Amino acid sequence: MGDVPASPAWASLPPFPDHLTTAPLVTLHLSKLQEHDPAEQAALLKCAKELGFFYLNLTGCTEGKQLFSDAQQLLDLEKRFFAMPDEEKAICDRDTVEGGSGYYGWKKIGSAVMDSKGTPERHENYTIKKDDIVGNCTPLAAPQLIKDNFPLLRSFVLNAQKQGILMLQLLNESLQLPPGSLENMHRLHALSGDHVRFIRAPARGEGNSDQTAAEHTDFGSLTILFNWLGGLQVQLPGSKEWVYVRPIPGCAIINLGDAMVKFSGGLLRSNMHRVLNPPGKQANETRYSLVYFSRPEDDVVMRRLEGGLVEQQPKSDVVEPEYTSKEWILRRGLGPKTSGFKPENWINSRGTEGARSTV
Ligand SMILES: O=C(O)CCC(=O)C(=O)O
Ligand SMILES: [Fe+2]
Repeated sequence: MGDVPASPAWASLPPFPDHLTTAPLVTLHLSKLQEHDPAEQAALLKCAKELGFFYLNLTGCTEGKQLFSDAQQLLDLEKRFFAMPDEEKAICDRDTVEGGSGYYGWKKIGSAVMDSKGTPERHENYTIKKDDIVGNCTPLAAPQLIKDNFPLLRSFVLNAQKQGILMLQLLNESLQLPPGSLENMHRLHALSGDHVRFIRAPARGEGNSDQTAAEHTDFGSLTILFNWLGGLQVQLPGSKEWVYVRPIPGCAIINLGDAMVKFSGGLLRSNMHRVLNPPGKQANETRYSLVYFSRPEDDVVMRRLEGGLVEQQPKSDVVEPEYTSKEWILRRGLGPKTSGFKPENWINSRGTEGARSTV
């Protein structure tokens, strides 16, 4: 695919199998979005309305190449982080970090559930708060390895956050909302639930298609995802069938979260997805993902905005409870905890997907 940055990570992995049904994600180019190319901007709105998932090709501009190259370096960092003994990772256990708020830090395998039956998730992850990385808050407990790599994390966060703002600005214009509406709810130096997440799912072996992460929609605004092996699946609109999203070198996978559904009165889509053990020969490999989650600032209320195309969206007579962004994240993030698991907590932690009629 042309100018793909060199990456040893791809070269050493078995290929994604050719015979599988894959989701028809459109590829947008960051270089064209940066130029405010009208056709690319229109395509962005279309993707955001129809599937809520698209590829973002990063190869045609300096910031894109930097983001991609930082992601490859962070892959090495996350491998080193997860390879540490559990006792060392416990320094940043999510039950103790930030006074035990339970959201940031290391989540060990099995400490959250995937469904209302209480099936444990089959991955571990490490959630690193944007506000910690950019110095907006008191530093959180972290292993020295992570602290030593704050410059790399910072470079990634500043770039990912900036490209997120660009996409929000373009969507804001396309939706004809008052200028700045979306961008001003996602400022870098305001406290928010933005974070970098490392995810590791141990190999389960060929022929095993166990689910490793719950079916879900993302809670926030925009997700910038890097993965190297298959396993991510989406449910296409109007269908219950799950189809794979093929990882493409040089591209990030972008998806919209529940906040965008709320802000747009349902015009934009936050699509259901889940993760399985990778397909074909990839099943013998440990699967890593790297994610930047952009979310509304903590005190933003998750409700529809006024103006532009949002006005044309049907209004429901049902009065829905309103949450601030922070309350929404805690409700959704902590419902699936394994300790003290109750099916109703898991059900209550679900997002906008429950309200959607097309799936
Ligand atoms: O690992 C992946 O490919 C997807 C992860 C994901 O959906 C998430 O962390 O919200
Ligand atoms: Fe997700």
